[in-house]
Amino acid sequence: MLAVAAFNRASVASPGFRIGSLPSLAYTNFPSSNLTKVVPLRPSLPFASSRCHVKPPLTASPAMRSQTTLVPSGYFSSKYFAIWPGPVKVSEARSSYWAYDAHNAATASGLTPVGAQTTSTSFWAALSPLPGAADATAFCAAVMKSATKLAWSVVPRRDAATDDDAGTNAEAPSAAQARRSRAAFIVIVPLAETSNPTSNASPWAEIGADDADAGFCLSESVPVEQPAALVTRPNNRYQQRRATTPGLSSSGEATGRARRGMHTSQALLAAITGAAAMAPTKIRSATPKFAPMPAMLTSTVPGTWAHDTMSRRVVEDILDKVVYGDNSDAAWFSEAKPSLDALRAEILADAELRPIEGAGEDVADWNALLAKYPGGTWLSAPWLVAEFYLYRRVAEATQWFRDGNTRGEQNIEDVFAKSKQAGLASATTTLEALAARTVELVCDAKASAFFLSLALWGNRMDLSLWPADAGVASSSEAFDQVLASSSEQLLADDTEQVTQLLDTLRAKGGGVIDLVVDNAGFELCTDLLLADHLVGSGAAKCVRFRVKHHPTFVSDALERDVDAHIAELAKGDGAAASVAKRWGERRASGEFACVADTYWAMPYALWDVPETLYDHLRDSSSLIIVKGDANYRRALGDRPWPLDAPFADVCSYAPAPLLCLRTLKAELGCGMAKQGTDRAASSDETWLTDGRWGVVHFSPAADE
Ligand SMILES: O=P(O)(O)OC[C@@]1(O)O[C@H](CO)[C@@H](O)[C@@H]1O
Repeated sequence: MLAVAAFNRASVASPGFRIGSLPSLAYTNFPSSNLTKVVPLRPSLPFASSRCHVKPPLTASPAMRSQTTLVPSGYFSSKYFAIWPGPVKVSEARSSYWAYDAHNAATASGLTPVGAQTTSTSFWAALSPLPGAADATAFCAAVMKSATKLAWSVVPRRDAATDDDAGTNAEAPSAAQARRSRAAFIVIVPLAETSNPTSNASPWAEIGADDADAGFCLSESVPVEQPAALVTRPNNRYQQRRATTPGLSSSGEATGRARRGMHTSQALLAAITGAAAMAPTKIRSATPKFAPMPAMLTSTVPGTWAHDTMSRRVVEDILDKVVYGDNSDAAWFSEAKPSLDALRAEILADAELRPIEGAGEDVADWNALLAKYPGGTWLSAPWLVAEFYLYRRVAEATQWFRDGNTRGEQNIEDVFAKSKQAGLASATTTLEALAARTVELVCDAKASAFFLSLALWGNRMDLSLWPADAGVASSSEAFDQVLASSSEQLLADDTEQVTQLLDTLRAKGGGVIDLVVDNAGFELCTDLLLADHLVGSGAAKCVRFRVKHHPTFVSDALERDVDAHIAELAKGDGAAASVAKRWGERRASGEFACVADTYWAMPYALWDVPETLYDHLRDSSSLIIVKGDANYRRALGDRPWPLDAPFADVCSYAPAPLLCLRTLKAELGCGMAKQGTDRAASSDETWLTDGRWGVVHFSPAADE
């Protein structure tokens, strides 16, 4: 029997259901986003096997197929369906016995349970850890209501072993059958188009007959220590690969805290909360004004920068030279090496991009993204996807997200740490000279163009192009030359629009500026100088550094890098130290904040933004400054627009005024006059990728 005593009972209002008291699980505060699968690991089923029963929303008949239930993937492509309820008194369920329909309580009708309608839009069901039918039903309804904001009815799942396969209207299960199919957990599975339809030759997502997860439910006799498993599973069994999750070994055995006998309620709460956190985020998409929209770049064309990057550079310059080269003598490396070797082999074989496995709050989002490119390989998948994916796989292989690490707050090693430290060390001379020269300008509103230029050209010192030992940023003369030549190397310059906006913000007492940072090292210091100026000159009350949540693109900055750079530079007594000490004060006061949304380390176009992040930026940001080439590629959706397509027409979608500071390091762009691009091309055959040319691009907010 479930350890019901472990549930602290709390009352829950749930329309239309006789209310007992319910466990005080956190199900009432589920995010509106979909949940992911929560399944028991070792279901001690009272019957040989079970099947999931899903009623396709457009099927009038409750007819179900018990062997393998096929549903039109089009109905569910981005939806979740959950499977069957907990124990429910048959007499209470007046709707179709096989329908797990989302119901809109606003339009109740006589034929369905109170608070339920059959206008299903998505299929979810909560499986109750409570043995009492009425309580279980109310629990299920409350969980699903909190997750979907819809009132739900749940109905018993037939024991498939006795289910006829005639596809006819199955009669309602007997009370005994309903009683037998006790359930205890939620199973919600994303579905999508399958590239490999079943023998029925229909492009439906198959819910596998032998799918070890779908359709299972727990018997009542669930041992207390049996934790739920959080398993994110690819959309259908053809890509199926069990992913492991915190507290569970790769074979799915409970490990660590889970094994040490967490109460079921805690396990369930942890599992459900984790599931909610792991559910794919709801993305708000816009479409650039400029048309037509080109297809995304891939890495399939030999001789292109993308092809060279994904077929050679990522192995030679990133994995071999930095990931292996900098870390092979680390104590932890031997454990990670097999996974890194497998990753390296996949790249060289141009294998399909497999789903992300293991821990991480971004796993569901990643696998939802990858599912959009079924069969995509390292070269054939969109370049932006494959390149960001590389670094997410390195994070997986090195278990970046172990021990509860989410963004570097735990003492988990950064495989690029040595590279970043060397980058900063090689830049100290330049930084000392810069700090000495800028100390008088920090509070000068007329100096904004200088600090923007500094941040722009700081991007040239990109460790993936110029390793720290290249000495490029180490001599201040080199950077002087960069700044001096900046006007000729600028192929688009919207600085005037930006300084006007900054003056407007000053007149209003300062706004909140988001700085989507790029590389640690020299570039991050120029970003800190820019942020120092924005606050010091009154344009911003706060600068929010949008940092990465895991090591990526070799030198992209994490929150820990921001703080480590400030601490390192604040040592000593030179000009750089005094500037860095002020940065430290700004961090402490909140004038400098760091935020690590998973979004920035994922290959979304900038017009595909999580609803919550979009609303947050729209409602609170005065200016979004986007640094670097990879983020610029994101702003363009990594598509080769016409080089002279107006930037404000391509980037017409932003939630707030958008400023991109980019040195060109990839073969795409826009908003550049032909005269300038012709000049660049005639004088520099690698002008699109060598970082020597730049743009300052500005577009107003979408609703302006
Ligand atoms: O975003 P950053 O750091 O400015 O540059 C990132 C990036 O330019 O590095 C690679 C070149 O090495 C490109 O594939 C990618 O766009």
